[in-house]
Amino acid sequence: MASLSTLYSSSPSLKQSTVKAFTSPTTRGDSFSFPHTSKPTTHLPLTLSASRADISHSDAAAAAKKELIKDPDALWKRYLDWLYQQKDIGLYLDVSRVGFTDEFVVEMEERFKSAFKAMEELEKGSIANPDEGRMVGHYWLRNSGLAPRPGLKTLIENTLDSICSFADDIVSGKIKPPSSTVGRFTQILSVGIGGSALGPQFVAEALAPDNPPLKIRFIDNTDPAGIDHQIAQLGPELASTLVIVISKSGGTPETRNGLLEVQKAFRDAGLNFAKQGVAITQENSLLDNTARIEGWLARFPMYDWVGGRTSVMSAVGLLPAALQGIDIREMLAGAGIMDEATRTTSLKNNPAALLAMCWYWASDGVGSKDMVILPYKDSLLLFSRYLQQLVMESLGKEFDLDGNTVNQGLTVYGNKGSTDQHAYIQQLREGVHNFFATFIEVLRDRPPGHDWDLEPGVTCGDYLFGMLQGTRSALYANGRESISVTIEEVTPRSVGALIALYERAVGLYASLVNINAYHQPGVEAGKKAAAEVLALQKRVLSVLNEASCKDPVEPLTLDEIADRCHAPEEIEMIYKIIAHMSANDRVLIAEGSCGSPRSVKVFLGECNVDDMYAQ
Ligand SMILES: O=P(O)(O)OC[C@H]1O[C@](O)(CO)[C@@H](O)[C@@H]1O
Repeated sequence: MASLSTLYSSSPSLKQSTVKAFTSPTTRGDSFSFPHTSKPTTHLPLTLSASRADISHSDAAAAAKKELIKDPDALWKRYLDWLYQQKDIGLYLDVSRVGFTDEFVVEMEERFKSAFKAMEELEKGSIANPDEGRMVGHYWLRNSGLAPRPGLKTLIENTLDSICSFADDIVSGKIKPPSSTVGRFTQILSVGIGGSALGPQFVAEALAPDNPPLKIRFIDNTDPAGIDHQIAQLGPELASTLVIVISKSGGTPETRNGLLEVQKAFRDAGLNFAKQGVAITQENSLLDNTARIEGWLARFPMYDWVGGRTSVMSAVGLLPAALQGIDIREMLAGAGIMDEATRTTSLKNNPAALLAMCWYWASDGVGSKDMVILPYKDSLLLFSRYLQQLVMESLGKEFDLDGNTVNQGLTVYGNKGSTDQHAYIQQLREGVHNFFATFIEVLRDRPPGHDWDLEPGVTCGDYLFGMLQGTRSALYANGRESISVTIEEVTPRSVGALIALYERAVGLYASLVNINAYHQPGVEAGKKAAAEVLALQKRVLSVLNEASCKDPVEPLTLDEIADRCHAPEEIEMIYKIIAHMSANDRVLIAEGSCGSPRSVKVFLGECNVDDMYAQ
């Protein structure tokens, strides 16, 4: 595609033989290398976090906090005093049911000065993610004029144009699947995980029309049964499925596995994957190289300066959305309006700052209370799941920017109202008081012309409204704080604005508690440990293979396997590996059963003379 090749015109041409392909079959040595690495952080002595130590919840403030205002007149006045409105979006923010005091606001206003300054610097292209030495530019995606270099501005604009024209060509049938009898693409299979899935999933659930031009499904895990399910559901429509593989790094194992599984399904069905595959990734990543070498239908760029969890307004979220007939320019416009609204340094007039202030107040600036997100609208169901990554991966940090141990974070969970009324609201109202709620209210119940009274003067939507207001009041009456975000309708514009609102709130809150919101060093430990487990599995297989090639076959006990793997301290893990392989018919148990580890003797069903498992 001309526009795409222009985007990649600066790519140095790589010799095919030197390029490691994302889809290469696993080979010794590098097969389970997990690509993310993080720079070591300086561990300074444990000190009390600055965030907790010097923002004060003075005794008076804390006492006032316990005494939420109950007088209806005073509450109405507080409501009016603090109500924020963004008229161009049709978005309202009500923080009146959070009990912050005037004294606290004054203190926070002071602290926000540096948070606003840091945000301004970030938008100008400072290295806002110091550990990874990266700029943080998701705000430029909706206002390319802010990008610190002209080249970036052009890149953003060209990518957007190429997304729109590619989507038009797919939807109109100008670009056709090679083997489908239907003559046009009908389905999207999106393969990606974390930020490379959650945004597209949220947007699809919120905004896709009932009969989109292409329907979307997701593979967002390395669960083989889950993958089989998605592929089985596509059935013969695999021939008219556009597969979009999304990975910023281009080397995330779960995504690579999903791709390999999908490619196998294409081979089994006699289809040419490359003609139906699209990659969204950073230039020259393993995925990018694979897509280029194999001649996939299209490639779209991800940028170094956009984090996975803030990537929904890049090709990651925009391409799938456009293919479903969602107006992506409206989404960007909504986000842009909210970005502008959240640039003001007047705390009271900045909805993101108000949110951050409330989070700080409610959770004592140390995450002492959880954030429960309650959208009263089915289509916003996935907002809490989306926010879980945005908030928790950004704020859940061990060290602050000065190297102090702070173990920061804010726990996010939620589902939807009024469904949750019949699940966990009981505990929220009466049980352990470890949360604050955020109600997401949508004024428009359903499109005009469809409403009817199911009782005199009362519609189905009135019930939903009543449940929201009732729950808000009931929680408050029992001393539980809540924030309410109201939008008039669920539209691309309002969804874009909601996303932008929370992105900014997270960034500001991170400044308040002095942490880096834009890296995720904590996820490396789990990835590294997973890689070690898989490396151990190969050693176990190699040891078993050698014993199974003997004549007669030599079944081994767990102790013998651990010994021969030179990993006696890993015997429990070896047992788990054997149990897992046995459950999947990959080893034979000569004696005992997996339920009684001590009695187990194991060998392989097949002997491989070349020992393909040996490192
Ligand atoms: O887009 P990628 O590089 O495949 O990463 C997926 C996700 O993995 C993470 O890096 C965490 O493991 C997230 O930050 C990211 O959204």
